[in-house]
Amino acid sequence: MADSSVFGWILCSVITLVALCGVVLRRRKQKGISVNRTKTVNIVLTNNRECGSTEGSHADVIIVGAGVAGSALAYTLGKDGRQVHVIERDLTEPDRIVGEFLQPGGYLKLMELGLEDCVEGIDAQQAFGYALFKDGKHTRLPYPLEKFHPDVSGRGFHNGLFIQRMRGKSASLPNVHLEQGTVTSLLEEKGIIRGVKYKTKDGRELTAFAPLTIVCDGCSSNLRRSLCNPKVDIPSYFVGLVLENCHLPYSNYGHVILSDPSPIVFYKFSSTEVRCLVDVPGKRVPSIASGEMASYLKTVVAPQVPPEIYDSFVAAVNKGNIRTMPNRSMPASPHPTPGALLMGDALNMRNALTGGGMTVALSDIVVLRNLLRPLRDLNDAPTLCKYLESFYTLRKPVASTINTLADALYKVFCASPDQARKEMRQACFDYLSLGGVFSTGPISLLSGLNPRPLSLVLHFFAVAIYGVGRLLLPFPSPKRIWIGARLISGASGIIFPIIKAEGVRQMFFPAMVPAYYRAPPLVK
Ligand SMILES: Cc1cc2nc3c(=O)[nH]c(=O)nc-3n(C[C@H](O)[C@H](O)[C@H](O)COP(=O)(O)OP(=O)(O)OC[C@H]3O[C@@H](n4cnc5c(N)ncnc54)[C@H](O)[C@@H]3O)c2cc1C
Repeated sequence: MADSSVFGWILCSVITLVALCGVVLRRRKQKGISVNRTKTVNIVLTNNRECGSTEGSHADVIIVGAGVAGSALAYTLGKDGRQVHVIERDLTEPDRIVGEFLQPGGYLKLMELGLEDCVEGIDAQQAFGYALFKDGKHTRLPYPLEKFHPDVSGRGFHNGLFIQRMRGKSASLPNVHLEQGTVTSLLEEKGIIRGVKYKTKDGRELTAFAPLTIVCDGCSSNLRRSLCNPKVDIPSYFVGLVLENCHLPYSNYGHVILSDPSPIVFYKFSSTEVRCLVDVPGKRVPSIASGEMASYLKTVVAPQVPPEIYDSFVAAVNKGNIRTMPNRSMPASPHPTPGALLMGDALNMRNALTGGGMTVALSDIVVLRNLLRPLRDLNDAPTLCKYLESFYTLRKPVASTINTLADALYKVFCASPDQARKEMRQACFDYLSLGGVFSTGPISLLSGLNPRPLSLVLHFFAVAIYGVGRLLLPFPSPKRIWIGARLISGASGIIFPIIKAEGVRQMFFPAMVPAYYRAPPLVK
């Protein structure tokens, strides 16, 4: 009896002690203080205010850059319970001419991430497809949206407003710390990235540590050099104008003009403004300061825009708010590195003509989120790195379809003195004008609603064969046969190098890549 009462007392004491410890630990966690995770790092930061000011801060994930990819990723990982430390060079509202048109496939990804409200309250304009113009003719290519939620459509908006909404949403999570600072280098130890060195707004040099650093520092990334083999191609520049109170021939449609020497794009990006992006091929653009650019826009470009837009176009040129941005392409070629990962434009870029960059970035975030979800502990960097190699394969079918289409379509849409290229361009316009599967197929690819690599290749060669067929009918002459042969070889010459750079196996047969099997079956 005495023995059992002693045992009872001991049991009661242990339970009380465990309960007390639980209460204390929970309170400490609520205050933002947690147990040390490594010997070298003293404070695990969970609270926004404490996180920024501490040398050697430690989180689960560091995100470099809070643009489209970084801010969406911060919210996603934060919502999954990770301690996220985001370091962004400039937290004021970005003002730039990129990322202003989100394809419906990108909107679907926003919905998957719970970020769709970030296009609300920013005067975003819905878009239901494209209108294509060539030599005075035009055709309408609606998005096949019937099977989707009624909110799904393209969206035009001011990039800065969209990004601020995503930054705000991610920073509202208690475990996401968004800090202004410029990351100057990655901290590497024995081949493993342990964190970053960064400079705060007030000039202090700090370090931050995490088992995983995700670099999302955009198209001009300084940090990607050690993480990939960047081969950046700049085929042209986009010249941006804002047209005010302009009525597009098809309201709520993006407009693409197949002009000479290269395409012009228009889309509504607020209730009163239309964005115009004029592609200027080559390595340099006419000087804005000297007036050379205004003169180019008025004499070469203006006569090619639809008459309904002409006056607003010229007025926008006269107003003088002309901006330029290089149009970069870069296939993903990462060196899987323990402790680090690349995302967004830092990893991969494609021609901006089709407005696919944000859709690729958001799609990649969904892939990564699903991969990371089952993992609680990110500390074993080499194992994590091997596991995350599958990310670069799993993202491929969607990303490379959108990338390949963007780069190939740009080449097809550019004017050329070569007869075979001329035929291909015309065949493409006429093929898309056929309607039915001939327009819904390609537009499903472009919009990210159904981005399948095989479908892309089939439609691309269907356009080429359609072009050759028209050349050979009703009577094939030797000259026409010759042009047809060059058209096919030209089409192959456009698409195959792009596919090769994207990676044939990863794009078409991801299951043949060993890394594919490192992902849990549910993610594939
Ligand atoms: C002319 C043009 C038009 C485009 N139009 C479209 C379009 O209509 N639709 C579309 O989907 N895509 C478009 N794109 C592509 C799209 O803009 C990008 O794919 C997208 O912005 C990529 O997001 P990101 O987060 O990788 O880069 P960004 O959005 O550029 O974000 C990078 C962030 O990193 C920060 N940063 C950089 N260096 C550091 C550092 N050292 N330390 C801390 N922070 C740092 C930057 O301040 C920035 O906030 C266009 C591109 C161009 C060039």
